[in-house]
Amino acid sequence: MSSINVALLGFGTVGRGVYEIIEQEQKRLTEILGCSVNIVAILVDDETIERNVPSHILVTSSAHDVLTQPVDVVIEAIVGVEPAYTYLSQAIEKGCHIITANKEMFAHKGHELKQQAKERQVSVEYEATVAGGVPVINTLRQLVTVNRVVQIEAILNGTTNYILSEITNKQASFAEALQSAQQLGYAEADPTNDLKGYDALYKAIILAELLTGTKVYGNHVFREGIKSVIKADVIHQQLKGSRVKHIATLNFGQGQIDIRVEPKWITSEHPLYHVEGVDNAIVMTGDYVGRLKLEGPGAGQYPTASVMVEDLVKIFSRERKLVNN
Ligand SMILES: NC(=O)C1=CN([C@@H]2O[C@H](COP(=O)(O)OP(=O)(O)OC[C@H]3O[C@@H](n4cnc5c(N)ncnc54)[C@H](OP(=O)(O)O)[C@@H]3O)[C@@H](O)[C@H]2O)C=CC1
Ligand SMILES: N[C@@H](CC=O)C(=O)O
Repeated sequence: MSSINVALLGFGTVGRGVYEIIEQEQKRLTEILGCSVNIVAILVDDETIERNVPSHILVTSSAHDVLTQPVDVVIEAIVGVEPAYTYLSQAIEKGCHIITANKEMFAHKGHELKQQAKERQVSVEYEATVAGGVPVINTLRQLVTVNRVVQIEAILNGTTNYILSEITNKQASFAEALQSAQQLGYAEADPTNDLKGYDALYKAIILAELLTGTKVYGNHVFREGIKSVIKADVIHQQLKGSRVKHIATLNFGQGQIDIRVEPKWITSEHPLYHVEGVDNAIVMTGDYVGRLKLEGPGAGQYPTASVMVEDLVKIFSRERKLVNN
């Protein structure tokens, strides 16, 4: 392979981040992979917007034009289940590897994409779908080679943790904190999914599917967002040593999973008490290893984009049988 050809679906916060990292790290990527990584096409919704990319890169709103380019891997960072699922399914059919950040799509259709990719013998990587820049997917994949994961407790949404932290620490209003999360690129284009707990639920489903290997349906879980949290309570409880956090809890029993996503009042002994701002954290309990905790930026342009580029390196290192270290 003389180069790795990439099609980028989406050029918003995350897509542009992927583009910039690939451009800035071209020399290192070439050293690691033994060939250059070329972005050949970018799919956008509105092709009248100037994107400031070189003219040899096709920028179009036609998915057909993107997917008929000679592409080795499709990196997807658009919004919602469709048309993203259809595009990725078409890409797999053409023999492309896929990498996605789109948790809503992956929670609904990840199981199908993984099966299709297995049949077509291509890779599906989705580290960015859960907890932004925190490498939870790859950690869990490694962990379950020996351990059985019995419980996960996690903060899985950067926007809501940021809002609750701003209210707790700066006594900001809900509206101010949300606006700031949107300006920082943490919130979804429509923040309803963040605020009502759907975003955290999608991520919990992706983790559950990874750990069980089976399809998990969103109607078999409990979900509550942070809309019911009242600023006066947050400030009052903080004085008494208690903080509210939006927590996903996954319990894995004999052949069944219990998933809850809800605001919880916790005290300083709790491992998620000190997780602040846009950070996410995942506390995993394995039967042999005991309790592990991962923490880091759960949203934002470069943390999210960087794990997508890591996914790319992983796929092509594997393909070229390079040793990971
Ligand atoms: N922001 C973050 O911190 C994180 C986001 N994610 C996920 O990554 C994905 C992208 O998020 P983000 O970059 O923030 O979103 P943005 O809204 O910033 O960007 C979305 C991009 O997708 C394009 N797009 C949307 N719909 C279509 C469509 N139907 N056809 C073609 N292009 C389309 C838009 O085009 P145009 O530019 O023309 O409008 C835009 O370039 C989402 O699924 C999100 O959940 C995951 C982890 C973290
Ligand atoms: N809107 C999401 C973005 C990352 O997944 C969040 O706030 O966590």
